[in-house]
Amino acid sequence: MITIGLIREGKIPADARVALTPAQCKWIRTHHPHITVKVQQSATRCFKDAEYVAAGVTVTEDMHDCDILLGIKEVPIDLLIPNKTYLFFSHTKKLQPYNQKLLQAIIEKNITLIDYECLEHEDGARIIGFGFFAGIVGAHNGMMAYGNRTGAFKLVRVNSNNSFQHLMHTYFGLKIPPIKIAVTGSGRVAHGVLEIMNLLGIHEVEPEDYLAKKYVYPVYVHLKGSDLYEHKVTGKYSRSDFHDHPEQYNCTFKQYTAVTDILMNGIYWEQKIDRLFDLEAIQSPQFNIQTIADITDDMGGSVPCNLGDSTIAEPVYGVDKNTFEKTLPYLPTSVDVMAVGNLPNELPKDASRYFGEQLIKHVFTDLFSDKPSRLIHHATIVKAGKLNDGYAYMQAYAEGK
Ligand SMILES: NC(=O)c1ccc[n+]([C@@H]2O[C@H](COP(=O)([O-])OP(=O)(O)OC[C@H]3O[C@@H](n4cnc5c(N)ncnc54)[C@H](O)[C@@H]3O)[C@@H](O)[C@H]2O)c1
Repeated sequence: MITIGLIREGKIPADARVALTPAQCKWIRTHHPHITVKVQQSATRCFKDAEYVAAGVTVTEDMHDCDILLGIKEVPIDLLIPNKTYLFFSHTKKLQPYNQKLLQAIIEKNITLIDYECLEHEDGARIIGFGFFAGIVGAHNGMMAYGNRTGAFKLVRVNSNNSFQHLMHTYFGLKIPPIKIAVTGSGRVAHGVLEIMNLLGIHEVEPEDYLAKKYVYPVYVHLKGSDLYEHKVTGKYSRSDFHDHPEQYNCTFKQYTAVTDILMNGIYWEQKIDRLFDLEAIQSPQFNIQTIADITDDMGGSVPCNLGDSTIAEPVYGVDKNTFEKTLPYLPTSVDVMAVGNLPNELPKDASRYFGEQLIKHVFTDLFSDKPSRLIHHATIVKAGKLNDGYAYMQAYAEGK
């Protein structure tokens, strides 16, 4: 018998998401009778304790007898139970300074850490994540911000709806003016954005037409890697070469800034990748973008005027076109930026359901198998208090250096 514990989220601000919904726990009991699920009491989780009880799940405070503990965000150090196996997003693999002490504590407490972010298919594609609902919420918030700025239409807040289903109903009868929207990226975030574009009845057009033509209805262009980057010498794009040598590529997005009203950004970005535009570009009278939904939320990253996180409560800020400083949103002299790091938390039930489904479908068999698993081994950053193979590059970080 294996016992899974769904821990209470301890990070502040409190996250409402959970790795398995009550219905999924019930499904596990029927289909995997050797697995028991326990849930730690929580006042902030999107599913009430009583819903787990109704699904036949034990709700308790004490998680010490669980074999595997599932969380979402980083677990506060004082709540880590020694000698356990944890799965959560640790945000340590890029040596993030703000989580260095967390990794040290995990090692000290002889814990095994399997990081959801490191669960990858053999080709390196990530298996589970919340990107799709980040794209949904981010695209909605981007449209809402543009509507607020221009007064052309009014969208409600996502979190005033109990579910994605309800949110969709609020789009009925909405009339969007003939604007142009650029959507970047090809992962889960971009797919969520495209879902909103289609639900709003916005037409997709090809890059050449988007750049050259005028439309009497709203349109969007979907820009993937091959549309956005070209090799500095050959002018060509190869996905694998770009992933290996991003510094050898130029970004070609600059030409889109003159015709775009809203940018919905969902690309993967790291320091070596050319930015979508330079910060100074926002000063130019040719820079037409008024609203940027930077769903990737890399501060100073592919969108250089991302000046840091905003919050779910106040998701939009302005960036002054001359001083590049943060301002109130919707000023004539600013570009609006929507940059929130926990977007899926506006639709926590849908996001949790989607996450739990992927977990059960793609990870459970390997996680509970007696045989060694490539998938789990690769995602294990710390094994019983020691850095695992493949994570030796974290040694100095783990030693506090
Ligand atoms: N704001 C939020 O709440 C939130 C939530 C989820 C994700 N995100 C962020 O959004 C971004 C996109 O997330 P996603 O869920 O779409 O990711 P994903 O893993 O689904 O897709 C990533 C895409 O980037 C490409 N890619 C992967 N490695 C690359 C590399 N080394 N070089 C170039 N391209 C590479 C892949 O081909 C893939 O198309 C990430 O930066 C992620 O952290 C933000």
